[in-house]
Parts: sequence; structure tokens; C-alpha cells
Amino acid sequence: MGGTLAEAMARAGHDDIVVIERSAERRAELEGQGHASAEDVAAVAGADVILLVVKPQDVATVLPQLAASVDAGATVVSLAAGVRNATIEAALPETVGVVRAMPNTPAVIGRGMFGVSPGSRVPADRLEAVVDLLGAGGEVVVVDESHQDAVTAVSGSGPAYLFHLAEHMIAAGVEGGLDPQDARTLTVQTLVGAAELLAGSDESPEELRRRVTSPNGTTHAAITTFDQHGVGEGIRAGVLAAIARSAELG
Ligand SMILES: NC(=O)C1=CN([C@@H]2O[C@H](COP(=O)(O)OP(=O)(O)OC[C@H]3O[C@@H](n4cnc5c(N)ncnc54)[C@H](O)[C@@H]3O)[C@@H](O)[C@H]2O)C=CC1
Ligand SMILES: O=C(O)[C@@H]1CCC=N1
Repeated sequence: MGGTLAEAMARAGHDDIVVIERSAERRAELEGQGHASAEDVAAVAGADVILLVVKPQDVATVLPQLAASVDAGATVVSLAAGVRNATIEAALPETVGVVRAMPNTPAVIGRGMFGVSPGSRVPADRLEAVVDLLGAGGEVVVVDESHQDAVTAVSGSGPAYLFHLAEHMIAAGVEGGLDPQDARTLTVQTLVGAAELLAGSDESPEELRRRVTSPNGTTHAAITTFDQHGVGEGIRAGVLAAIARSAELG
């Protein structure tokens, strides 16, 4: 995720990124992509904004190293799922601002979605700078930190829900006689087109669905069967389970 964001920010014209990475192999890869790199967290000295993109379980190890070298006026943006702003603030000097952000994987292509929550000591101009920076990877919404579990479940995990839908549409297409490549093309372009139609429309998803559904036609047959199998309820229950799991992990 860190490498992905560095790529997106570099594409957006940020030319002063240093990636800190302890693995020599990963460093070589990142340098191959044109990024400056460093091994030691001490390299954060002098940085205005620091993105903390390690696994949640590695945060506790990195924070003391960060505290020792971070500039007094810096802003630390944590992308670690479930880790609270207060936890990070407590480990860093009081002048350092902290922001929590949840990304998703379409950030790889600059079409990501970030839910961003400022901690208790980030001035508005520094939050704005963080929103701008993450904007290189996609859209950004600012939400109260109490909503981060819901953000994680909706947009953080959300791409996986669509991929799951795609798996089953492709499989059904193949079962219906299509060759796998055609089934993939038909499915993918349908998801892209429908998502863009929804994104560009003022109509609700329900209304857009209604317009596809002819009386007693094929869509009606599909949606009725989805309902019989509890698909909609299953999706809601799944997203709620992700919210609960995010809260548990935090
Ligand atoms: N919403 C989403 O779809 C996703 C969110 N994430 C978030 O991003 C964060 C990072 O996840 P990944 O990129 O999958 O992890 P990762 O383990 O692939 O990458 C973290 C990198 O940090 C390096 N690292 C760890 N501790 C270090 C230290 N002390 N000094 C220097 N380098 C260090 C590791 O060598 C590793 O290359 C997670 O906290 C996760 O919550 C990650 C993937 C997907
Ligand atoms: O599955 C997870 O726990 C992480 C958080 C959101 C996406 N991936």
C-alpha cells in the first residue's frame, strides 16, 4: 500500500518523496521505480508529512523510532487499520499532528477512496495538506474518527465485495456457455459502465436498477432469485460483520 501511494503521489507531481523500508529487496524495487529510499526510520527527520503504512501489529515498534526523529511541526498520517489517533498521539511529541486514513486498493490506479479523520491536534491547514496529498490516489472524505470502522467496512474492504460479485457473474456466464475470456470482458465492462453511470447520476441505485428491470423480464427473474437467496440481506450482514471486526481489531 505504501509503494502504491508513493507511485500515485509521484505521478501527481510530488518529487520529494522518500520511502522508508527495512527490507533490502523492497528498497531495491522502490528504487527501480525511481523513488528515493532509506532503511532507517530516522530518515523522517526534516519531513513535513509522514505516511505510516505498516501493518497494525508493527505500529508499536515503529512509533518509538518515529518519536525519536520526527520534526516538531510534522504531521503523521497513519493508514494502519484500526489503530486510533489517540494511540499514535500518545507516542509522539505533543507538537506533532496525527491523522488517521483508511485507503482502498483502487488507489493503485488513482481511483482510490480514502476516509480521513483528524486527531485532536491537527490545524485545518495541515489537514488540508494531507487531503491534497492523498487526493493523488483518489477521492478523500473527512469523517469523524468514530466512523472509521464503517469506512473500513464500506470502502476499505469494499473492492473485495465487487471482485466477489465479478467471480460469480463470470462463473455463471461460463456455466451459461460463454468462454471464460468473453465472460470476463462482459462482466468487467458491465461493472465499470454501471459504476460510472451511478457515479455520474443524481438517481438512486434503486431507481437505476428499476430502469434496467422490464416487467416480468430477465432482470426481474434474477433479482427475485437474489431475494429468495437473501443476497441483499447477506451483503448487509457481511458489511456489518466487517464493521464489528474493525471495531474488534481496534
Ligand atoms: N484498505 C485496504 O485495502 C488496505 C489497507 N492497508 C493498510 O495499509 C497498511 C499496510 O499494509 P500492507 O501494505 O499490506 O503491509 P506490508 O507489510 O505489505 O507493507 C509494510 C511495509 O513496511 C515495512 N516495515 C514495517 N516495519 C518497518 C520498520 N520498522 N521500518 C521500516 N520498514 C518497515 C515492511 O518491510 C513492509 O514492506 C496496513 O496497516 C493496512 O491496514 C493495506 C492493504 C489494503
Ligand atoms: O481486510 C482488512 O482487514 C483490511 C482493511 C480494509 C481492507 N483490508
